Amino acid sequence: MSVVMPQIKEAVMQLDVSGTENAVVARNVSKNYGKVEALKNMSLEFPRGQLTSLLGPSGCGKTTLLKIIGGLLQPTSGEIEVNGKPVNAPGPDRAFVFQDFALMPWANVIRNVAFGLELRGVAKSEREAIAEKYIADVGLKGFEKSYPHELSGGMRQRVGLARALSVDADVLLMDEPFSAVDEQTRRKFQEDLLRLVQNENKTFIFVTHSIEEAVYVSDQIAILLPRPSRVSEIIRPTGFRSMDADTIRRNPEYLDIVDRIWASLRSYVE
Ligand SMILES: Nc1ncnc2c1ncn2[C@@H]1O[C@H](COP(=O)(O)OP(=O)(O)OP(=O)(O)O)[C@@H](O)[C@H]1O
Repeated sequence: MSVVMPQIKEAVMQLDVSGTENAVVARNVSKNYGKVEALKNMSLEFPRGQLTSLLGPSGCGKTTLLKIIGGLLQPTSGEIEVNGKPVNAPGPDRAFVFQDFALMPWANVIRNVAFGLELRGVAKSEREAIAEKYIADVGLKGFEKSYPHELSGGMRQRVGLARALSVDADVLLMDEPFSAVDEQTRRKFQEDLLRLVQNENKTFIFVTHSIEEAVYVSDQIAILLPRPSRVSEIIRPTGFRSMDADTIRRNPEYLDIVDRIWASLRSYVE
């Protein structure tokens, strides 16, 4: 027994380690805009295949961190590693879903979704087949030939998501993706997002202002301190994704976590 037990323990530990491999690591990242210190020695790990939310007071540097991870901004010091390699420019391993959709108004849905692949020189028939799959996955089947102005805000948001998915990036960077849609659409979209997290094995990094949303959709929530921002706490909610909206709102554990995050953030907003 005394020989077997440690082996079992070791096997379990190895499994644990591979299960928490990081897709993205931010290491001692600082960012100054002139005299404004937005981030200071921020270190944070983003486990592969999981959704991490960045939550914090307005102006604490959430978007700045997202842009640095995306390679759109250079940190003043520190580094970002994606799949074990340092990055300092945009790359095909990361895709943005912007809060303002960033769609091309003159192009129909399928062209918008396939645009990233078009830029990479993927042949038309191939890129349109890929785009069609993701248009269907985000619930927009039948709207392939529509133009952005013919769609609601929520639908345009889905086009942006389908475009990010179609380039097959490992890491999806989402900056308040649901802020511009009504509550019902938001809820539906959150459910669709969770389905994608489950089915796609991609790493989602998600900026939100909504505590409730963060607790519902996240594997891990990083609570950020106000400027110059650092991580104050990591919370890992579990078990809420399978609940419907009404059950979750009355669940004592859910309410506890929401309260705990509120207590953390309240001191900065008061
Ligand atoms: N280009 C810039 N030049 C100067 N200051 C900037 C610039 N971009 C951001 N900042 C400042 O850096 C800080 C962090 O901004 P950032 O947009 O990253 O915060 P945020 O947490 O995403 O804010 P919000 O929640 O309001 O969207 C803010 O004080 C902001 O005013």
